[in-house]
Amino acid sequence: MASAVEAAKRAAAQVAVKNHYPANAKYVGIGSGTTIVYVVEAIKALGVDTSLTKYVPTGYQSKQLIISAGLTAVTFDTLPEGTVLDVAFDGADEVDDELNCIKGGGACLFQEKIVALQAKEFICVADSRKLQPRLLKSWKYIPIEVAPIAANRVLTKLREMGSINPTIRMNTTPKEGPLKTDQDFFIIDAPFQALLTKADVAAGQDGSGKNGVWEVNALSRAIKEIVGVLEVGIFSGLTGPQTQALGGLGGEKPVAAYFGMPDGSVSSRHATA
Ligand SMILES: O=C(CO)[C@H](O)[C@H](O)COP(=O)(O)O
Repeated sequence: MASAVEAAKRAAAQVAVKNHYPANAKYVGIGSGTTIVYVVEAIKALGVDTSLTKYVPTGYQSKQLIISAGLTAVTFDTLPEGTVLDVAFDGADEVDDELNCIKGGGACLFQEKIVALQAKEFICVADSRKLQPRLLKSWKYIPIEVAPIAANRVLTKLREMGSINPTIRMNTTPKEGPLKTDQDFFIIDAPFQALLTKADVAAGQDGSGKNGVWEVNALSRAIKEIVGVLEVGIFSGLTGPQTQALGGLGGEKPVAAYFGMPDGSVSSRHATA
């Protein structure tokens, strides 16, 4: 029998897919991790014709998941320039009150971010453990993908910004050494104090990084500016529709997040327009 957490992930995936899987989808982004398995299961269970749909993976695991479900995987680098994904589904490590997310627990954050940014809508699917008022309330660190040659330099910069003991993520298998991403880069896991939301700053709290206390978007920008960083596992800023209203394409922040709860219900958070 599936554990309560697995049942919660499955319930969230079913509601997210029911509410957001588009009719006649041409391109659908498929994220990484354990929860996304239930999204693919829910897509198959819809019973719609998937033969004309191309599924865009966010890494090796995701590609294998798509293929083993009998769906067509098309990698991001083979998409014609300007291709717009109808929707992208993905999990998250933590989601705050404003729908900002931490991602990268599975080391796929770079591809997850470019897929989200290429989609009209990014939909997050998770279980109740990920639902928090602020980022880094429960989850302990921000995953950051870095060029191996610059890893020590990035560690120093992160300490200067107030990260408490950032570390290079190591393999958990018998293979020794740092974990390598699908880009052959390293992941640095950088703990910080719980992050402030835009509402916290509007209410007068200082999220400038002084004393190591940061507002979500400010910290994301500051980490991205460190030379050697490929991408940051903070997904914040604008949603797809907000970006489109400004003439752009997609956004890294989800428009909606679905959480399977311990009592079997599904709770959701939705972005304001
Ligand atoms: O960001 C991710 C991988 O890089 C995953 O979406 C995140 O870690 C959540 O994974 P899971 O669904 O297994 O809890």
